[in-house]
Amino acid sequence: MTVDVDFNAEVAENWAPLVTVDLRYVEGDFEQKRFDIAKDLKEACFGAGFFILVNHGIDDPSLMYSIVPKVLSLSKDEKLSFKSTASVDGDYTGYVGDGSGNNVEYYNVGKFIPQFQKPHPEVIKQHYDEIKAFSHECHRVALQVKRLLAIALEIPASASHSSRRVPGSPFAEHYIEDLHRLEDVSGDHLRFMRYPAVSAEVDAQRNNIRVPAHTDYGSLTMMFNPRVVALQVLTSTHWRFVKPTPGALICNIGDTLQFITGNVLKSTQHRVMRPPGDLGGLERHNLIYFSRATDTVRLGAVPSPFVDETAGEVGLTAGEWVAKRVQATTKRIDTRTDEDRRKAEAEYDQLQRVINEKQGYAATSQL
Ligand SMILES: O=C(O)CCC(=O)C(=O)O
Ligand SMILES: [Fe+2]
Repeated sequence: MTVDVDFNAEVAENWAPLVTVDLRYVEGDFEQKRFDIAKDLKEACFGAGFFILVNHGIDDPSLMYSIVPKVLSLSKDEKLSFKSTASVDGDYTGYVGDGSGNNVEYYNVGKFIPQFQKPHPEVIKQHYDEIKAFSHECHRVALQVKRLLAIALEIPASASHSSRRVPGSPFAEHYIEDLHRLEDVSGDHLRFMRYPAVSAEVDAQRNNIRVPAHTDYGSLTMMFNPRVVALQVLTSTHWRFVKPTPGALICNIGDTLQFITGNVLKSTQHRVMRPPGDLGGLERHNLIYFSRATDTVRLGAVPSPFVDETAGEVGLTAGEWVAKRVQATTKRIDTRTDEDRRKAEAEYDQLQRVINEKQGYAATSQL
């Protein structure tokens, strides 16, 4: 898909001001470099909660992007036969949408561990090994970001198990990484996402909002630079579009990291709009990796001079929080009656409010 990017001047002047984090020297024997990168990340995550990640080393995502229209152009019956059971049990893997092709829809591929082994459509099976390798690359980069976050948060080396100490480092660099092990049960998934082309009239009826304001539920979200502009980030009281950066990942912090840092890392609200200007009539695709903490991780504070020890505790595990939010999200799609829809909306809003209020936003609907 090639898109002539033609933004109107108003959009171009109001891009969200996001920090770029460059991972070029993150690996190897570059402790000082690593600390410098962590400084950039700190500025981004203590502030906007969103950042642009470059030199991440993940292969070109073209093959993965080519799966989006294939898996989401299956027949309604076929898509619904792979429907996620999220509204019942919080398992987000599989197809999410109404099957019609007229609304936002996605296919989530979960972790490659027995708990998430499921039947898949032919096109996913055909590329299964590539999807697995790609997802593992995403997981590896997500861990690099978490190592940098542990440095940014100055988690003291004394908090490490001895086998995980980094010689000479004053910080427990692997502390947050270790809450996200590849082999553990968690809701990590790679998402193939499609926004169908919608007429200006239909979009106008919902104030041009295609995905309402929300925060993400897990730890870190990494988007493979969707080319069609539509994502907006809330920066103080202004919604601003995110400018595409070829080859980069658009990343944001999720609720889990906000909880375990007592709101120091920001799970920032964002939403998806009708693309501006000439882009409005285009179908939009997105490829997203959602990184999540191991289900059993408690949402308590990490040791850090920046974190109030008592702030994070909400009496839930990361898995319980994510499952609640995923259930509330998908129930809104699955409800049949107006009454059920109202209930589902209320449940969803109540959970979203927990996060917003910790950042001083009373309610999303007030924005
Ligand atoms: O498509 C996008 O740009 C953002 C999607 C999103 O926010 C989400 O799936 O959580
Ligand atoms: Fe999101």
